[in-house]
Amino acid sequence: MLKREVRKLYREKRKHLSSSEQMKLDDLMLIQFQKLDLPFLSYALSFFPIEEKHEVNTFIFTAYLQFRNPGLHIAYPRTDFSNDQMQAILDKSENFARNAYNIYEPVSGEEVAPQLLDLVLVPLLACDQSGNRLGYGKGFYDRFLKLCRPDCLKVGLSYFEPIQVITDTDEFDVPLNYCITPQKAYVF
Ligand SMILES: Nc1nc2c(c(=O)[nH]1)N(C=O)[C@@H](CNc1ccc(C(=O)N[C@@H](CCC(=O)O)C(=O)O)cc1)CN2
Ligand SMILES: Nc1ncnc2c1ncn2[C@@H]1O[C@H](COP(=O)(O)OP(=O)(O)OP(=O)(O)O)[C@@H](O)[C@H]1O
Repeated sequence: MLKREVRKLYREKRKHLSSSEQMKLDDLMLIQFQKLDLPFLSYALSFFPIEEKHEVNTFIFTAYLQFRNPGLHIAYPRTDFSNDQMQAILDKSENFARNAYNIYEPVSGEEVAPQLLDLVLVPLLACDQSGNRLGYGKGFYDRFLKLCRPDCLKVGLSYFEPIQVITDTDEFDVPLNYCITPQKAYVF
């Protein structure tokens, strides 16, 4: 399928999830996430879920990661829509505000160099069976993940199972190492 078609379909699918369905799916995904055999982590990048877009509740995943990795530093993305670049900013809780796209982002704080990140929780609309992913189409994550170490673990979070194949991938697409769905922890 073409990215354009996948985006349309999965945006619709997500829109129709009720909040109680979402909570159930979040729990099932956490169970799958706990099956991953992850190394000790020092730095991880999460994201602040956009409620109206019915994104996955990342906080249950970061709570689990913090429990398993005492002292883990968690960062959140700060986007710059003038150049479609993104920075990882350490979570110091208070200084978050909604940006023009209604996403909670850190407004100030200490930047974490992308090379320090051991794991990135990647938002996505859908992924395919080879770990290719697709987001809102601005390439923020494609640009950012290129700056991370090759051994940085890229973990996609999706309420839906992978589609067979995204046909129009390009040289900028950075594939995932794992995708967590309510049914399975996919390893690519
Ligand atoms: N929670 C969360 N944070 C994230 C991302 C994400 O996918 N989820 N991003 C991942 O890249 C970055 C922000 N990326 C974005 C890229 C495009 C648009 C955008 O064009 N929004 C339009 C229409 C979106 C649509 O429904 O397709 C809008 O809100 O009007 C918004 C955010 C960084 N932070
Ligand atoms: N490093 C880069 N330099 C220039 N263009 C890039 C780069 N990375 C990605 N792009 C372009 O940005 C656009 C991203 O489209 P794509 O559909 O892959 O986004 P996406 O993966 O859905 O977005 P996101 O990464 O924000 O979730 C494409 O046109 C791609 O060619």
